[in-house]
Amino acid sequence: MIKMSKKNETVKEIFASCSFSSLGLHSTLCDQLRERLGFEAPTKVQAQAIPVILSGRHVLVNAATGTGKTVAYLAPIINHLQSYSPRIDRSSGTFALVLVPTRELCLQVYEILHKLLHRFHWIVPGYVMGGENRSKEKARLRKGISILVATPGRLLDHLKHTSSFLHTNLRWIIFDEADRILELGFGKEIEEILDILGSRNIGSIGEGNEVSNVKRQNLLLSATLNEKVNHLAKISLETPVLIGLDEKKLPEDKSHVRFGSLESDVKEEVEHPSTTMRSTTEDFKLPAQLVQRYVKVPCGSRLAVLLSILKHLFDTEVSQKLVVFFSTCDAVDFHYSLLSEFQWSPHSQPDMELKQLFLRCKTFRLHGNMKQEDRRTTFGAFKTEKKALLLSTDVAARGLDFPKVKCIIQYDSAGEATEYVHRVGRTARLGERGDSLLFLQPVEMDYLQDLEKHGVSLTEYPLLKVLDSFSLYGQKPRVKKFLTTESHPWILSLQNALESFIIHESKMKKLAKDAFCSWVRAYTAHRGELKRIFTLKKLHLGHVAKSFALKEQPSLVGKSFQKQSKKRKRDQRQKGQSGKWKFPSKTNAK
Ligand SMILES: Nc1ncnc2c1ncn2[C@@H]1O[C@H](COP(=O)(O)OP(=O)(O)OP(=O)(O)O)[C@@H](O)[C@H]1O
Repeated sequence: MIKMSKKNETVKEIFASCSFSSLGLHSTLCDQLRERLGFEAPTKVQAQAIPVILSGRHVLVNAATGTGKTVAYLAPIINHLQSYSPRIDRSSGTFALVLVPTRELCLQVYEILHKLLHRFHWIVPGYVMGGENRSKEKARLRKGISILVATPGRLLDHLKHTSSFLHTNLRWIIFDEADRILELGFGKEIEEILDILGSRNIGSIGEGNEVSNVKRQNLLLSATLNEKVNHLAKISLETPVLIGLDEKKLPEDKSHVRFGSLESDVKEEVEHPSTTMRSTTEDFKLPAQLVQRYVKVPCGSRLAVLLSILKHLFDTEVSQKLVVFFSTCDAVDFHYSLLSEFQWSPHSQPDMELKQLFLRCKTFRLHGNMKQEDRRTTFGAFKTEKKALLLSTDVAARGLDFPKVKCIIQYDSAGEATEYVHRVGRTARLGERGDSLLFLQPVEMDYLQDLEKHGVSLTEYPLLKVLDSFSLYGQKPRVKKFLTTESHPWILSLQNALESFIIHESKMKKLAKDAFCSWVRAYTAHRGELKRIFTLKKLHLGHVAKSFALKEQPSLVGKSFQKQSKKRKRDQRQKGQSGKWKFPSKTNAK
């Protein structure tokens, strides 16, 4: 009974008490929303944004993860386009452009668009993104795409080199996850795109140009907005309506002008990291029903604890769906192979050969170094699974809507509080229950205070209780005797089993070493205030190696790390990247 009323409360918090048609949407579109997507009523952010977007105003939307921002901007655009008389057709080119930071999000938005346009066959959806075949994209653009979803780099490529790409009728530009697009270092691309499309504000830095006479409407959306987005807002929005944030949160006009361009904004951050921290000390909007916890784990026991918690979660819930975030692609690959191959039976004596796969669930991996085809397959498959585990870098942190994910584990800290918010936002979507668990080492505990500054507070996960629940060789360890995680018999046995597994598998050993090296590099890449919390000097590299089940001395691993670091610096010099902040490519963190 209590559960029911809590659910009703959450529903009340998320949904508006009106209908889609009362917001001014055409009845056929309302039917599509109901029949194709199963949406009966609008969410609150949809109820606020749809009428404003229909009115033609520029809009800046700040709303929590999983509250329905995608349809909040797609529905009014489709509504306008379907009403044009005479009807638009492919030869009219592109009317709306949706810019997103990642390929998976590009596909996701395209899929929703595709469903919504089912009864409006004359409005053509399409996408262009990195990793896809350029010539095929060119051919699709030549035929004409009415609403185009794109990642910035590939879009700019087509704007420059695909002469048949018609965009003189462009009316809308939408920046979905606007802050992330800029954080990924796409600032310069965005400026060029705005310039080519003539969508830079007249009166802002640079000239508005006369490419088109069509009235423009630009929209910016994210669950977290920062100073860089304010700058983008300044150069791309005209007297915007703010949804979900106060006027006072936007800096004065003068402070926008402080940065010459979005690109220089990125550089500014490298040189004076504290500016970013200062600008993001407002509270973030997190789903109210999300239960956030942290677990304090000594470095050398991290791997064994991760595996134990995963086992506990999959053993206790029949339909468990989980995402674990790592800092680098190599770390994802190592843990993926480990979980796919590691066999251990804690019930049989060590000398008996009765082994079984430690974790029995479907495991997927996702990161930016994977082939596009594999990324696409993983993305699609994890969506439909009921019981599965996804190991990912931050490529899955933004915007992705995997149904029924119950728990998010941040095994490696996200660093920036914004990324923490987006990672946990993959669960507890649209009023659903959800849990999140953040791994912290004892020396990293100050990170909790950093999150507190943004109104994010976490409670402690009962780790020892969970470890005590496992039985080892047919017996439960006696609880009170073992007070620390690292001396817990379960952890000791598991760690031993992991280390002997790695030492006997040369492929695994190589993966573990690579993962160790890139993990250390990523750890040193924390910026600003976070550098104080995540300091490599505070860590014992031997313990870090243990967290990759490596018995080797750190000096052995250190050599190859130094070799890799030198190579990286050389590559950067050759590419002339030294002053430019591009975190993902430097650290294998895509
Ligand atoms: N009116 C609605 N009724 C029912 N479900 C909805 C409605 N609007 C959106 N949803 C569903 O809610 C989920 C979250 O929507 P969406 O991905 O647009 O959220 P978001 O605010 O963009 O999240 P994020 O900030 O993480 O990108 C999706 O599964 C979507 O299908």
